[in-house]
Amino acid sequence: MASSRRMRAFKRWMKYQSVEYSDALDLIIQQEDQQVSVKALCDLHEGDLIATIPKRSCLTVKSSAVCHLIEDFCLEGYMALSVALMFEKSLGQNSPWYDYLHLMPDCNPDVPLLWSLDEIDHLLMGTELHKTVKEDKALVYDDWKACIVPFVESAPIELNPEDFGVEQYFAAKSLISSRSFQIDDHYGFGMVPLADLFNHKTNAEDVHFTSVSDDDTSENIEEQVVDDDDDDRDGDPQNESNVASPKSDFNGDDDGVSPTTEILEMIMVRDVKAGAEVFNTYGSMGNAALLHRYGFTEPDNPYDIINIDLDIVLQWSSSLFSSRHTRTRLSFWKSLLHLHHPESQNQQIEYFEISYEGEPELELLKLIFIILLPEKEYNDLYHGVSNGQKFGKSRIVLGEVSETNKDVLLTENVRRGLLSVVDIRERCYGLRSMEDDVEALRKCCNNVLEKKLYHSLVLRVSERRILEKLRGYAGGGGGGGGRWINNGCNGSTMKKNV
Ligand SMILES: C[S@@+](CC[C@H](N)C(=O)[O-])C[C@H]1O[C@@H](n2cnc3c(N)ncnc32)[C@H](O)[C@@H]1O
Repeated sequence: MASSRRMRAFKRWMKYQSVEYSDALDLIIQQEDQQVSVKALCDLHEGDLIATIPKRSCLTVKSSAVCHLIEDFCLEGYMALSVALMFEKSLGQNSPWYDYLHLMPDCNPDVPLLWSLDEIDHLLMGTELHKTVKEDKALVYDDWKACIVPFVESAPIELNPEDFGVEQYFAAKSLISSRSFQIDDHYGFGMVPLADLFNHKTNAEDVHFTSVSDDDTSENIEEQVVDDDDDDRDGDPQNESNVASPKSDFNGDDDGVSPTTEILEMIMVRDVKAGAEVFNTYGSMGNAALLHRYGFTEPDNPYDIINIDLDIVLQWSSSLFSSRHTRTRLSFWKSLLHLHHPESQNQQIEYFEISYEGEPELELLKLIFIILLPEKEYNDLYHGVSNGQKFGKSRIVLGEVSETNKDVLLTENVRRGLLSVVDIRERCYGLRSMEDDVEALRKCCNNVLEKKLYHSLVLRVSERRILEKLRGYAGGGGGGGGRWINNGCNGSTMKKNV
């Protein structure tokens, strides 16, 4: 079978590259979807060293044969690694990584960056990823046009434009986002053979990936390089002193560091029984981040969150009050924010986070509270703040309230306001109700054909469950509030303030 041949060739390649791994590991390719996973052939124990990977066997910008071209052209970050990857692929069997690349899929089709616009609109509507992925697609295309095309055209060696086409670039980006690791300061980030065959499990990983240096110090590599938003425009500038000279093969190095003695280690951090899969962790991420970067989700992911856009709060406010009212209250909320958090002066707040438990960020409650303040209360508060007075009920509440006692802001009106904001957010998911989604998820299988549907449904359902919890919080589950129902702005009525 072709896949077992590729696996055998990869194993021979690892031997040649001095990538060593325990006999107790079984590298398995599933015929159905060609996904690789790692299983324990016998019991593994915490502390067992199960693999060592020389850093020079990793495919990075530094180790690629086009390192000097990439650096001369000042490509950085994801763009630089994509070029290195596309170049090595273009070499076919002449690439030192051929057998490794041959085992790797051509792209990761599960990563939404590779979904069609129709799929994105249909499957991700309303979710945290809908807008982001559409923007990603446009940005990645722009990067290709603005940087990759000129790179290929001006390269001093002949490069076949077909190997660096837009499809190849998107494919490389999907692989890098889902399979790259930060290695160290010298190599930066790159593709790490063997380590990238382990699947992820949230909060229950079995293995840790560690960098061991010459001086015997070790550093835990907790996460893969995951920040897909960190596109090359804002990547770290190259450290001049750390730039290796051009290399034509991947064995040599001449920047004073001796990577030949540097290895990456994989060490068990818990016992695993024979026959069980051995999992790594890609970090603590909610389902939106997992789907965005890796193309999968996990049911009941405790790192899930949902964001409520500021625009939604403003939309709700405008449905009750004049646009002038909304504008002045918004600008007052911003000035209070800057007063209490001077570090926020240069930050643009565009959304509010709702935790897995359905708890809104304090600032969302403050904003709703301020929008709903009756005119007199608001004027007192406004003048109190302007004059630097240290009294005034609302001022005291807004000044002293914190994440731990934010429930004091939950007046009846704020609760109602919050519920209306949730209604607007919920409408972003379109006509299909939560029950429809749960039912569709129940019927859908996480198989090759339905992967996109399955993971997008898990994302929709996880997000909507958080909105349900937020409803519970707003409806009374949040406790507190009594103090301000009696003393504060409870008397205000929600009517259009025109
Ligand atoms: C670093 S690779 C892991 C090895 C991969 N299975 C392979 O075939 O080479 C990361 C990719 O594996 C898949 N993956 C990893 N953990 C997973 C999980 N818990 N559930 C579903 N897919 C997972 C996703 O496609 C992800 O983008």
